[in-house]
Amino acid sequence: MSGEIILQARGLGISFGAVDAVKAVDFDLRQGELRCLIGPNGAGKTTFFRLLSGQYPPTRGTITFKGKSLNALQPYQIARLGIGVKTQVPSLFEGLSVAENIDMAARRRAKGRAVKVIVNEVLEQIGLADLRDRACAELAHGQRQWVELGQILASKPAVALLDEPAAGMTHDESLKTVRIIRDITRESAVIVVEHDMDFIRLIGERVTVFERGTVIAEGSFDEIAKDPQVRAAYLGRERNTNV
Ligand SMILES: Nc1ncnc2c1ncn2[C@@H]1O[C@H](COP(=O)(O)OP(=O)(O)OP(=O)(O)O)[C@@H](O)[C@H]1O
Repeated sequence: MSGEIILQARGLGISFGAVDAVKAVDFDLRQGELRCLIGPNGAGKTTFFRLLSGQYPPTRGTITFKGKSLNALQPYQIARLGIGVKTQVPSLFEGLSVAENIDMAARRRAKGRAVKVIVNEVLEQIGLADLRDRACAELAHGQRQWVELGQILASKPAVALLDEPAAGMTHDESLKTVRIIRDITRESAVIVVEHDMDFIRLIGERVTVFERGTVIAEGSFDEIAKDPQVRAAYLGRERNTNV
């Protein structure tokens, strides 16, 4: 695989009382990479995501970004270093327009006229140019997700962490979301946490599979879909999931 390692975890884990939610995970993300993290309910995906973004301090192990330790940093410090996060919790300013929300993100890396250029470009990329003056509170669910992805496009973090970016979307909306994520990948290495296998199939990139707080498999979608351990993990815990 090409590209330098930009984000790395070694022996990374966290326990909540007696629950080892993430045990001791080794993980590498390379420059330019788009990686999907999957696993059945309770596998530890969201907890791992929160360790990477600084929302939880690790109980054990290390996380480094461009060789610098993130272990003791707060989420805002990690964001400033260049790790952008889209969580499942909405983070838009509801009373502000679509363009204003993108504008605020663009100002993290540009000033003056350049901000306007970025905002216009991102509105085209997320397909919401016609709704630029609409308050975010008035948008449909999928459109709101795209504005949040637009904020990532506008701020161009070195790494973008996306937690279930297509949750609650129709198939067509998910397709559009995949296109937007591909645009993000032009500038940022990306991690997508997801438990919807159909969405992972649409993305079609390298996949890391979590189960009970550990990584049980890593590879292309086809490789992991054939892996007996992965199939057992899904079939044993989510009978309706088609792997
Ligand atoms: N704050 C917490 N306190 C105690 N236990 C927790 C906490 N957060 C997560 N856990 C436990 O850690 C394990 C992993 O949970 P996590 O939410 O990371 O899984 P997940 O793979 O993201 O699942 P899902 O797909 O359902 O979101 C579960 O057993 C969960 O109950």
